[in-house]
Amino acid sequence: MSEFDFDLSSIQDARDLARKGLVAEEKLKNYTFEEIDKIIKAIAEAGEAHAKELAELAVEETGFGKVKDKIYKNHMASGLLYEQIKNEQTIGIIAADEKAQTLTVADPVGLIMGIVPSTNPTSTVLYNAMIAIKSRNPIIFSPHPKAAKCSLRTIEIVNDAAVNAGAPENIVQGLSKLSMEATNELMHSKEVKLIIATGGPGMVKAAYSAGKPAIGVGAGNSPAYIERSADVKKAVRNIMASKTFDNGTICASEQSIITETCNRDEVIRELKAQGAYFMNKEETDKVCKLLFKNGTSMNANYVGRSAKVIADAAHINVGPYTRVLVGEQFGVGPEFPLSYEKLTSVLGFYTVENWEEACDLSIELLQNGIGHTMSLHTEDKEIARKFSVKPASRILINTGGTMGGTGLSTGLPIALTLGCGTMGGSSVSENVGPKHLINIKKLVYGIKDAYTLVENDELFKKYHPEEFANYSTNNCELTFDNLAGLKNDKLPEYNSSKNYFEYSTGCNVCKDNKEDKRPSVTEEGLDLEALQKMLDELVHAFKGE
Ligand SMILES: CC(=O)SCCNC(=O)CCNC(=O)[C@H](O)C(C)(C)COP(=O)(O)OP(=O)(O)OC[C@H]1O[C@@H](n2cnc3c(N)ncnc32)[C@H](O)[C@@H]1OP(=O)(O)O
Repeated sequence: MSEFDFDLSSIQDARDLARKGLVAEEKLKNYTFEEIDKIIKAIAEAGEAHAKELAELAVEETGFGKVKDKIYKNHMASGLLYEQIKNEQTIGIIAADEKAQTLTVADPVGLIMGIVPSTNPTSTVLYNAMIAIKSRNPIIFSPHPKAAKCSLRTIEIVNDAAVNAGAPENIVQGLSKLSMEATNELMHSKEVKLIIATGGPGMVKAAYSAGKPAIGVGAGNSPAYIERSADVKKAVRNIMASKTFDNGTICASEQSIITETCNRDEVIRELKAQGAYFMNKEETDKVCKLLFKNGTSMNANYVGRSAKVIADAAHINVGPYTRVLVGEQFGVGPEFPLSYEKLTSVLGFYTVENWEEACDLSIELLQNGIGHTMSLHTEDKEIARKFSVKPASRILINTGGTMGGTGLSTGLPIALTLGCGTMGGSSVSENVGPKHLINIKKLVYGIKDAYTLVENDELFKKYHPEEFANYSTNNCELTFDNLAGLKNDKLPEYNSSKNYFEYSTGCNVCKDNKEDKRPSVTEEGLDLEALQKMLDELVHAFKGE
């Protein structure tokens, strides 16, 4: 079979999935809260039941991360996520504002396409399927080619669980014939209404270029600043737990540590005590050659690997308990490759004089992962606030990046798609959840009389009266009430039998001229010129001239 034939069949596959997804969309949009709850509960239970199997598959297929932590990610994206979202209102009328007289109505966005990263290939499927269905949307996944088997197995498990719990057929599907053409076909298909792109920069960019709403996660490059007031032992413990979780594959995990001259030695001591190996310049260079292709882009062969695997590959002799490799850096940019995102068990290490320098350095580092996440370890609340202006959507205090950013150890919603805001080219800066997958509609009652709205607008009355008058000639009788109301002694009398106002100027104007919305000519034969004159008189009267 030629390459061209292959592309054609994968494109046909994408079209079939889109068509079936649309059928599911039509059915799912009528599901009730209870029906949806039953489905996502069943998915959560299936996710928990298969968490180990899927974790093992993912590690075997990709070589990234650790089975135990991937089991936890699957648990997080099923059981924990279910507990978090089960009571969330995502269907029909979800809020009412008595005072504003508005009802908020949630509608599904429709068929979603999800791009799955190779770093979280099973947990992202569980998580995106759960949040999509919670908002009554079917979803089609485009798995990463290097993790297709485990992603497709997860899709099968999730779809079976959902359908058994009453969901329409094909509520969760995946491209099985993988090609960039098929992914593109799906992205651009009219059936797909929204794309969630979690993955490498190329795919995220492609999603944004598909000409439809897309929620993309850009690259991260999270610095962790250990400020002088920090509890160093606790800070290092949090960083190490986060950095070693699934061998650093979560994009909110720390990529470098910033210390101050005054606590540098203590931080180094503590890092070493907790399993960090400090590489010398030569060792750092060797590791960087492995970690990066073309100087600064991640080499997938060393993503999500243990410190020992990387050290062995670089011929560095490290002890059996080494958890993380650390390389000191003196700047940001291609000459200092560890200043870029690594997603593995390696950290850059910086020393600054004070928090102002730490601020500047954080901003520089964040340029390579703008809008994503940074963390700060400090007991000084004022310093923490100063960092609130940094270009990161999550500024985490006294916690690990992985656990904090994904909402496991913080008050953030649990998520595996972390918005990066417009800074990072993303339409969302929050942790993505069901609320980002609904269209919000409003049922709105009138609470002000539209008829008298303009005349009762105090600010509008302050306008220059002449402008007011000119405006009036081209508008309806409402304006006459308004003008007349400006000077009480000029108030016109309403002649109800003839349905017109009798003005003291001698002009009479119809109240209800619905046809052209302009003051109409009355029985007295008032024309527009006369009308303007009358208005001028009223203005003069108002000004006391
Ligand atoms: C909360 C969180 O943790 S979310 C985590 C999300 N972040 C990430 O995944 C980190 C970003 N990921 C990356 O940078 C990369 O995916 C790495 C470094 C992990 C792995 O890199 P690689 O596998 O070498 O490259 P990459 O992921 O870009 O894709 C490899 C190829 O598959 C293609 N591909 C990726 N996804 C798809 C897809 N869904 N359909 C078709 N093709 C795809 C890419 O276009 C690329 O093709 P190319 O080689 O012709 O350019």
